Amino acid sequence: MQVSIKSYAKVNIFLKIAKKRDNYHEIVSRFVRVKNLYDTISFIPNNETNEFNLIGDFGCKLEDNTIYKAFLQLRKYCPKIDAFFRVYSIKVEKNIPEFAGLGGGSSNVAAFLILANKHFNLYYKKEKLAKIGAKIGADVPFFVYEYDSANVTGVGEIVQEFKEEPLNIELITPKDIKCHTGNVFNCFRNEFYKEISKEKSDELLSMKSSEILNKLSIEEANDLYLPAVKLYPKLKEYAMQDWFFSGSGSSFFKVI
Ligand SMILES: C[C@](O)(CO)[C@H](O)COP(=O)(O)OP(=O)(O)OC[C@H]1O[C@@H](n2ccc(N)nc2=O)[C@H](O)[C@@H]1O
Ligand SMILES: Nc1ncnc2c1ncn2[C@@H]1O[C@H](COP(=O)(O)OP(=O)(O)OP(=O)(O)O)[C@@H](O)[C@H]1O
Repeated sequence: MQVSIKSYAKVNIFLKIAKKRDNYHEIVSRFVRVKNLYDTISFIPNNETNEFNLIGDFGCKLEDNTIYKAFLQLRKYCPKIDAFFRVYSIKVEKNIPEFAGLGGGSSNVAAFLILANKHFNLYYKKEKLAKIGAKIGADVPFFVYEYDSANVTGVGEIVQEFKEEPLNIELITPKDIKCHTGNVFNCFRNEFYKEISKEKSDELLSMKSSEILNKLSIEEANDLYLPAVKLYPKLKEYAMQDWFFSGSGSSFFKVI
């Protein structure tokens, strides 16, 4: 029985805004999994608390933890998991930095749902897991599908595999800068708002990631870069030639 799963980070090769949807923004993006950066989530048969027990190095309270939120959602469909997680703990070896644009919280949700789906023989389809998880984090559907590379649109709920050669990603995450996704989107909306055209978006979605990065500058590739720099000017110190920006920051990456 599988009791452990890798929960990978992602980068956004490009990230453009298509339109507003209430308080959210519809994105047009290429997501790529980072093969060499992952958390490990395990179910371990050791829980002295007799309640849900999450062991790991997190910067938030249990109630705010995305794995706990995923447990609460899944329990609605499958009440028996409640008894299981009074006897088992969830242990997370946390390597993906938080507030880094690498999707750590969403990735953990997807990994938990995939592992629970196998462990409890639920046989839920990916579509169902993606729907359950999307309530918790916008990037969960991408991680649920386990594609190495995908085009992601809507508010993250539309995921289409993009077949291309595997990419090796090098990352730099400034330790001293924590980018708040909501604040970066707000700044984009108030001061930098623009929408990508249908033609441009179709063009980018059909191009290989390496071609996109050869063609675009860091500002052109990611609409959230300039608002993030406006809010967190220290980011500029990390911006180097040929490096790109992931999500709402703070991580920079390049393909090696
Ligand atoms: C931009 C990306 O980093 C791309 O990978 C993600 O889609 C962000 O995903 P996330 O961190 O899971 O975002 P959430 O926690 O769902 O949203 C945080 C806040 O960011 C804003 N937000 C987020 C995603 C989105 N497409 N539009 C938004 O405007 C909303 O104000 C929201 O309240
Ligand atoms: N399982 C989790 N792993 C990481 N962060 C979590 C988790 N659960 C809740 N959080 C909280 O969520 C916030 C940021 O999470 P996360 O690291 O996913 O965001 P991010 O780096 O902004 O990613 P992205 O913008 O790509 O979605 C922090 O407040 C963090 O403490």
